[in-house]
Amino acid sequence: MLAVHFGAGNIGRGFIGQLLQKAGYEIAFVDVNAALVDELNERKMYRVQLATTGKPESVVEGVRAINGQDVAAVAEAIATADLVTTAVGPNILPHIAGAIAAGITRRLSVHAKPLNVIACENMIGGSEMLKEHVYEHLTESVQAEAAQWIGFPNAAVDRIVPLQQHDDKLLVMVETFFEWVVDSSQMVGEIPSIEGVTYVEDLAPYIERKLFTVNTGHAVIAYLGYQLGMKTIDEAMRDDRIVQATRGALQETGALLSAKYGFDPQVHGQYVEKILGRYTNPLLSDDIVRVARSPIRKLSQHDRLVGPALQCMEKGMNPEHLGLAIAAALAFDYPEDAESARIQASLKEFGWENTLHNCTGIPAGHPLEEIVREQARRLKEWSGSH
Ligand SMILES: NC(=O)c1ccc[n+]([C@@H]2O[C@H](COP(=O)([O-])OP(=O)(O)OC[C@H]3O[C@@H](n4cnc5c(N)ncnc54)[C@H](O)[C@@H]3O)[C@@H](O)[C@H]2O)c1
Ligand SMILES: O=P(O)(O)OC[C@@H](O)[C@@H](O)[C@H](O)[C@H](O)CO
Repeated sequence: MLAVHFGAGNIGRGFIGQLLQKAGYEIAFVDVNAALVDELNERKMYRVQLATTGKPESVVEGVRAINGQDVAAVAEAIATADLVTTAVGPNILPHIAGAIAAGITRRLSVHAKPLNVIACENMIGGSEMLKEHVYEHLTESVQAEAAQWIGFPNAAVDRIVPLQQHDDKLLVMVETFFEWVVDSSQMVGEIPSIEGVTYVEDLAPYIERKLFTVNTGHAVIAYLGYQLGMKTIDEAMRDDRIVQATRGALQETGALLSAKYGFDPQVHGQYVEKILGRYTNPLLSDDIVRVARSPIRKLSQHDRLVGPALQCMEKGMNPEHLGLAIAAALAFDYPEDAESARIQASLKEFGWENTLHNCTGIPAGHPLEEIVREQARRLKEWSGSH
């Protein structure tokens, strides 16, 4: 069995590749990092280390890599693949769509066999969005065939994999926890048996629970921690104010999720406690700037901060902790991050209100704007105390 996986980065090697290899797939990674591609092709294996006592390791063998620029080679691999997965980042999905479309076209010209394409990105509706981009590159007749043979099931993936700094360029250190949930109602053909993958008929509660808990909490810690001059997530979790703010935000999203999906508050509370524990793992040493990366994406209307905040308000709740994190995300001034630089330039040129509206989609005069403004004042006191 062959799996073609786009993105041989942290989650690609440290999670998706590892699970697929255990399930018996040969893995062809597709990446645009030429040095990474060469190293994978030379060694055909890599190590995964667990960030826990003794740092146990496993070896992922039977891997190769294709340079993403070589569209013909990528298309050839997709033509014979049994599964396609991605972990490249939501903003990159449009850039891989052309090669996936070329692969689907080639495949359908040779044989009609079902294929599922699973985007493993931190976003709602990732595979559906990828499908839209792929279809832009398909002719009408191939689109009609693809509708029958190619599935784009949405997915939620959870495993904290920090930036890697090892002498061994392929080694990847990961936390022990992992969760991969796939929407089986959007799949074609036989459902693959992959240990560690949970198939569900409706992904919405799972992806929202993950994005609005793990990623919301992470974002709160990262943006507040950055304001306080901290470097890593576990360091920030040693500050009581940050822990309180994170708990507060997760109470807000927890109330929302329970109201929307009927989660048992006690069970959800245990889920939250487990996640708070994961953030404190000192062996992960997860950089704040990684977790805070791409603040425009994270501030967008359906993402982890503004998404739940707007929904909380529709239900009559007051999302002040989410408001504090939104204010801190706008204040995230890290020039090496292109989106942070764009926000800071916009703040200077267009002012705070216009920047808030443009980045978040919060309409002018919406009551959430007032909450964020109030929290921005509070944030200044926080930063002043640092
Ligand atoms: N790291 C985590 O903890 C984690 C956990 C769950 C989900 N995710 C999600 O997984 C995705 C990837 O995150 P990551 O942390 O692994 O990032 P990463 O930067 O480590 O990996 C992304 C990889 O994609 C490659 N890439 C970029 N453009 C490409 C292209 N056009 N074609 C092929 N490859 C390309 C990069 O070279 C890189 O190797 C994101 O959507 C992220 O939200 C990450
Ligand atoms: O990957 P992002 O940029 O959407 O979010 C940063 C982190 O919150 C994220 O990578 C988490 O580590 C991961 O989602 C845990 O499962």
